Amino acid sequence: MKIGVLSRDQSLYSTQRLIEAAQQRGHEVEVIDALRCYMNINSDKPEIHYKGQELTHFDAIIPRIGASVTFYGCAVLRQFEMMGVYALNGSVAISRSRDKLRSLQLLSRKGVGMPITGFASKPDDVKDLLDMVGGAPVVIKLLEGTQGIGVVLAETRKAAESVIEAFMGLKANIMVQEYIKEAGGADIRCFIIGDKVIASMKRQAQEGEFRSNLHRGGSASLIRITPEERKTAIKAAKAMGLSVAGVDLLRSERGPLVMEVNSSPGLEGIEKATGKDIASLIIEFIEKTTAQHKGAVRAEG
Ligand SMILES: Nc1ncnc2c1ncn2[C@@H]1O[C@H](COP(=O)(O)OP(=O)(O)OP(=O)(O)O)[C@@H](O)[C@H]1O
Ligand SMILES: [Mg+2]
Ligand SMILES: [Mg+2]
Repeated sequence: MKIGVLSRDQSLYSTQRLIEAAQQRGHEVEVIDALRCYMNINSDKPEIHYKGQELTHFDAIIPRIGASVTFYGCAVLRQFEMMGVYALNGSVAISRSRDKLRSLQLLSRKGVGMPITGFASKPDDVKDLLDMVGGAPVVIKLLEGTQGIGVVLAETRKAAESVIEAFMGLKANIMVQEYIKEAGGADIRCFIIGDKVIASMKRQAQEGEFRSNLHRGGSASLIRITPEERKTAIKAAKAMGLSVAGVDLLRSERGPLVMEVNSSPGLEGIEKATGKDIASLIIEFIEKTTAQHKGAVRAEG
C-alpha cells in the first residue's frame, strides 16, 4: 500500500514511528505537509498538488494534524476523502474534536459521563454559572489551551469569580468545570484503535500540582483499567466518530468521567509507558479498513 502521513514535521516521534512501522510491514510511506498542498476543487475531478506534483496514488492517509493547522489540514484531508482515499480519522471527526464545547455537547448527547461543565461568554452571569456547576472549587479552562496551560484550579468562590472575570475581560473563551478532587491529580489516557482500547496509562501530577500533563511535570505509568472505564472510552471515541483516539478519563466517585477526546494522540508517552508497538497496531488496522473502504467515496462534511 501507499500510505501518506499528513504531518508538518517528519522528525516528530509519532511520525517517525508510523513511518518505521509502515515500512516494516512492506508499505510505501510519504510524509506530506498539509500547508504545502494546494487543491483544485471541481465537480468532476478533485485534485491535490504538492510541490509541483499531483498526488494521485495514495491508498490511505494518516492525519497527524496539529491544533494550529486544523482548518487547512482538515480541508486537505477532505479533499483526499473526495478523491476516494481512505482517511484513518475523517476530516469531520477531527474538526469536531478540536472544538471542546462541541465535543462535550456531543458526548453528553450520547450519555457519556463528564465533569459538570459550564460555558458562558459574558461576565454578567458568573455567579449563576458557578452555582450551576456546583460552586467552588472549580477548574477554569481556556478553550484554546493545550498542555495544561490555561487550566486553573480556583479553590474559593472569590478566586473563581476573579479568574473568570479576568479571562472574560481579555475576551478569552473559557469553560468552568466541576473539580474532581478524588482523581488525586491523576488522569487515565486510553488509546483507542477501531473499537478497542489497545493501551492505557495513568498520568500522575507532580507533588503540589493538580494537572497531570507530562509537559507540566506529570509522570506516566502502567495501569489496569476497569471494564466500565474501557466501555466509557470506547463510547466516547465512537460518539466522536474517531477510529484512532486518545480518550482522557478522570476517576471519580460516580465512575469514569471523560475530560477530552484527542484525534491525534501522541505515541511517545504511551509506547514508552506500556512497551507496546502501537504504531504497528495502527498500520495493521489501516490494512484491514482500507480493504473494506476500497471503492467507497466519502464526501461528507
Ligand atoms: N475537572 C477537573 N477535575 C480535576 N482535574 C482536572 C479537571 N480538568 C482538568 N484536570 C487536570 O488538569 C489537566 C489539564 O486539563 P485538560 O486536559 O483539560 O487541559 P489541557 O491538557 O491543557 O488540554 P489539552 O489536553 O487539550 O491540551 C488534566 O490532565 C487533569 O489532570
Ligand atoms: Mg489534556
Ligand atoms: Mg488534548
